[in-house]
Amino acid sequence: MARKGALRLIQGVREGRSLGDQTGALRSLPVADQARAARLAAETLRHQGRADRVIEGLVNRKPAPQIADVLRLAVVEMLELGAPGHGVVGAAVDLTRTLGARGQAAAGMVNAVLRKAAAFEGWADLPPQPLPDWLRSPLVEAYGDTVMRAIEAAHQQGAPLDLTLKPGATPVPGAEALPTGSWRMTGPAQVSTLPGFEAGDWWVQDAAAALPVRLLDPRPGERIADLCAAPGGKTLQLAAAGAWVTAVDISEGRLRRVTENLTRCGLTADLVAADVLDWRPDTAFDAILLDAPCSATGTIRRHPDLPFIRDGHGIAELIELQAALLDHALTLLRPGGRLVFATCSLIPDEGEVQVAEALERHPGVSVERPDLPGLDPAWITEEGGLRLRPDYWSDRGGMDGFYMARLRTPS
Ligand SMILES: C[S@@+](CC[C@H](N)C(=O)[O-])C[C@H]1O[C@@H](n2cnc3c(N)ncnc32)[C@H](O)[C@@H]1O
Repeated sequence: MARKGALRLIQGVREGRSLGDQTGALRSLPVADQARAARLAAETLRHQGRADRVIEGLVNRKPAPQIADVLRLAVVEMLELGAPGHGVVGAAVDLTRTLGARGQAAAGMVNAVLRKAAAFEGWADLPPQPLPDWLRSPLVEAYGDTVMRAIEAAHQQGAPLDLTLKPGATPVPGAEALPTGSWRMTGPAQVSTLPGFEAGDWWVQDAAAALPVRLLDPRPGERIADLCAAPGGKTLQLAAAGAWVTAVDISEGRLRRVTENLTRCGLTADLVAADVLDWRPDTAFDAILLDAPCSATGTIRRHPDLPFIRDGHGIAELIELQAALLDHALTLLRPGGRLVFATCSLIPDEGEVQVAEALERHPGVSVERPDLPGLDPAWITEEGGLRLRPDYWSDRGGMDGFYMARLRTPS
């Protein structure tokens, strides 16, 4: 059942829907099978390039798209997830037979190919899934070939579970302290059953995603606006630091998640559903966090479906929106106020370039270089921002790709 569910999810991705948007597609399955299907689908997409290499060497001609996905699922289950070959091959043949006349005709081929694939040697040595050209080209231009391959290798590793603790909260057993202040689970973990979840002692947040608020350095009693706030990981950090937080997001649905997160953690913030570009509050803020909408290309370790459902369209519009949001946000600050601009993108046009151009548009605004525990000086960029990449901390399990910079307005 889980395999059929995984195939349905992959089918949805082929049609342009993200895995996250398809949670309803599995509602008829038992909860354990839903989780298994989601994991199988994600792992199949993550390792698709390697699975195709194995399959290509074993077929005479290219299988039909749906049959190819059944083969990929089974290859990844056997060679990556270590499932025993006999069970996987039988289940894949049964699944193929459910796929109409084409499936009936392909069942023999699926059986023969997967029996050979089960004995494949050298899986670990196959190159990781390459990013699609629309993303690979700008990243090779920005970072070079060697870094590009390291980023692809990091995407293949997936992402560990990172937690941000409320100040004074007891660390979760099985979590190790990271140099920048986050905590990382060292083994498999189910979030809702970990100690401290019900009490709201911590929340899930990648170590890189926790840094924009640390860079903003919120103080108790400051008035801080969290612009583009949902689902609210950074709102929680700001509120936990004792700031008076106003969290703004255009999506009422996503703001409900901010409310749920605040409630679980016993924290408060004013929530505003509005387009930031039209939002003009009465009083100026001491500090602003602008976590702008972006290509999210820094999060592929967690969202291996992203390269399959995007084609690069819309990035130019996002870059324009980021610049407009940044210009507007600067008008909401008191003189001498500070603003952190952040995006979870690997594309410099959504990071370094965005800040360099903002400095040209706003004479008098300056960048304050990051000075936080645990940072490698090599991560600090020419204009004084912080560039984080998935291949950093490779011996610890990596981090999301992010860019952030702290700007200061003239007093
Ligand atoms: C990168 S996510 C923010 C993540 C969030 N800061 C966190 O840490 O959980 C970007 C958010 O921007 C919101 N957004 C996009 N355009 C917006 C606009 N013009 N005004 C306000 N919010 C916007 C989206 O709804 C989305 O929730």
